[in-house]
Amino acid sequence: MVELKEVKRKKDKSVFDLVSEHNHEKVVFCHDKDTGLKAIIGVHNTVLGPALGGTRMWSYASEAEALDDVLRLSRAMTYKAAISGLNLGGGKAVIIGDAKKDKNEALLRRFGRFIKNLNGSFITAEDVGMTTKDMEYIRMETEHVCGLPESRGGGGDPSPVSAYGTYMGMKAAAKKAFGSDSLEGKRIAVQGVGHVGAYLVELLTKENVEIFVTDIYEDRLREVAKKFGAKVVGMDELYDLDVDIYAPCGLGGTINDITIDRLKCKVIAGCANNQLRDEQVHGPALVKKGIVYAPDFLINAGGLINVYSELVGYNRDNAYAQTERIYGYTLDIFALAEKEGLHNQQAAMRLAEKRIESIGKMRSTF
Ligand SMILES: NC(=O)c1ccc[n+]([C@@H]2O[C@H](COP(=O)([O-])OP(=O)(O)OC[C@H]3O[C@@H](n4cnc5c(N)ncnc54)[C@H](O)[C@@H]3O)[C@@H](O)[C@H]2O)c1
Repeated sequence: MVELKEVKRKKDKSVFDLVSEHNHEKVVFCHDKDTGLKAIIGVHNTVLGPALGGTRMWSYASEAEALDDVLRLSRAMTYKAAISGLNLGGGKAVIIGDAKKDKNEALLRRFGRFIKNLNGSFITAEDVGMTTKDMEYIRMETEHVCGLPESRGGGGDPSPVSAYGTYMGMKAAAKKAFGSDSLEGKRIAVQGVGHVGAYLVELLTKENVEIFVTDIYEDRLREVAKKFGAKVVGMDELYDLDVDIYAPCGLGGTINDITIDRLKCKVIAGCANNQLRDEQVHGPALVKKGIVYAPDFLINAGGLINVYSELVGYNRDNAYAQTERIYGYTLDIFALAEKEGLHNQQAAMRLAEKRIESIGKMRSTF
């Protein structure tokens, strides 16, 4: 893989440099020899409430890459919870390993015990490589877990709700870019057809669009493409496609120094976390290219809204109704960005930071 400038820069930093860069509160390294568990829990900010964030299992190329991922993801969760009006802070966990080979009950339960030791300052749920069944194993060791199956009193898989919010954000971005939120006739590239990506493809088929899909996993890719009549494209080929909308639904960092010049779309709206490799560089670069970017942490918040609902009394209809509002919030962010001369991600971050600051101040006084 080509090494990005950003990653190179981070290699020269110590662990504490990295942790202090975005003011993370706590980073926990979890290790267990018997089960082979190697995990990192990142608690970024707990001003608004306990840090809630999914656990991702991934075959990282290095431990440095895993640390970078958990730090970026946990910070994004702080923004996501804040902008969604939830009483939650931001956290995330990564387990280093291949979810298809290395995952088992003992490993997940051992991981659950590490979460238990955090006494509720971190609550987890599913992310890439994890399922509702895995949450059940973690639940055997700690109550600080959401996204349990409906049969266990949970809200089930949050992915359909995440996909719905992403779809709402995409429609808002289409309104801004094309003057209408109808996606009829649009050519849309969906990168990653896992849990959320596949539900998004399903929602898109209702609007008579032309869909292009790609994924690392061939079997999954063929299955989704066949089911929804989408065209399969190569992983790298996707960046050069002549499409109206690009929906990143795999991992983060796909909008970077290398890909940005290749993109021909007018809208980027997807569910992946941390799509901009460096928000300060790639946010303005998208504005310069005339691409409407729907802030990732705003439009992919449906899943968080759904799991949060588990904590306060689960109601799927309410979770969907709250997620639908992402459409209006996204348009508000576009308007704010235009008014203040900011790029869209920056405008969304400002709004989230304002809420954290004002609620933090409010809580500091009696
Ligand atoms: N599950 C949720 O409710 C939720 C909520 C908010 C955000 N997200 C984010 O959305 C993204 C997808 O989540 P998911 O739950 O669907 O995960 P998933 O593991 O079910 O699916 C991700 C898919 O993307 C593919 N992929 C990864 N990188 C790729 C690339 N470069 N090109 C093509 N395919 C690639 C993987 O092979 C996998 O099939 C992640 O970034 C996740 O953090 C998920």
